[in-house]
Amino acid sequence: MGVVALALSHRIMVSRFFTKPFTFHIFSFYSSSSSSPPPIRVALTDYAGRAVFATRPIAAGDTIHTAKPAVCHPATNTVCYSCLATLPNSQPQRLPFCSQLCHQTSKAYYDVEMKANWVAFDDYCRTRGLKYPFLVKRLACMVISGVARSDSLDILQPANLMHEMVLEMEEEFALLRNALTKALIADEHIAFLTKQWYINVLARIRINAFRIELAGGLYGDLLSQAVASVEAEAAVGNAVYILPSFYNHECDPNAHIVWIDNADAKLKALRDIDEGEELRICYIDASLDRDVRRELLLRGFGFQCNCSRCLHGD
Ligand SMILES: C[S@@+](CC[C@H](N)C(=O)[O-])C[C@H]1O[C@@H](n2cnc3c(N)ncnc32)[C@H](O)[C@@H]1O
Repeated sequence: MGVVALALSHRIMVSRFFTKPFTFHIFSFYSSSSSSPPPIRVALTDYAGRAVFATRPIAAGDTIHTAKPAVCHPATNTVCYSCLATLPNSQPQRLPFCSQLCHQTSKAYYDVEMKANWVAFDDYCRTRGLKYPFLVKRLACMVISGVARSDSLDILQPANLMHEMVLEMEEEFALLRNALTKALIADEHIAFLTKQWYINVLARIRINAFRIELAGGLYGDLLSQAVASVEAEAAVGNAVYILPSFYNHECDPNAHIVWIDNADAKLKALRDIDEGEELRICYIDASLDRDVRRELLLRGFGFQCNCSRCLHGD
């Protein structure tokens, strides 16, 4: 009961994006060991769509909130299928899980995935260097197994897809649907899996997915955070989150997202933040030159960066 009351008292209204006023519960999009809500609100701006704002002062180094992925997928077989934690070297790799809990949590969609032959789909994506279709495949298996809704990413902003991009997705979609149909998954369970669903999901994943690098180990203060991010291993996978997807980009950000041991994300303050200030993360490598940054943001995320660093020519 306490949790329900708390959730209701932290509703976020986002109205101008939708024909009807739209409400979502911030409580359902973050994970926390404490029951207190994170010190943020999501509001619509007239300069960059929806954005995240601090509801109280936040000190440098503080964790603003944590977030569990809505969907994630490993990029290597050295990490857990479910949470992307590094698998112990000594562990016999019969099942790709780091713990019983991860096995139990993801058993339903793991079983769906294991029923199908993915060779054609996986080969097609790997030879073309495509990583996001693997997130769609995982989401499709989650929906079939009943642990996710087919519209679970609809709240996220989609990329504007060019006609050629949509055409390129047709083959991936056909391979995905084929693998699941041949696995004799009942028609009613894959009725959601239309070409339009595939394109809509991928359009959202394109601008909202995070590439996950685990910092690991001790992670106390800002200095060790900086060292950890420099020493981080290569990406262990990709994931999409709901609340972190509302953070806009800034080339000189006041917040950042880190992963310590697994795909659970931590949003942390990089400097002292005032109440009411917008919280922004950096989507790209902030050390790049202005023109390169702007080109990457335009091509990768479809926007002309309006951040203060870009506007000042830095
Ligand atoms: C991951 S979403 C961030 C949340 C988004 N504003 C929303 O309403 O869902 C990325 C999109 O936000 C907008 N955006 C983020 N940072 C921006 C910036 N610095 N300048 C202009 N637009 C930005 C762009 O439309 C971009 O494609």
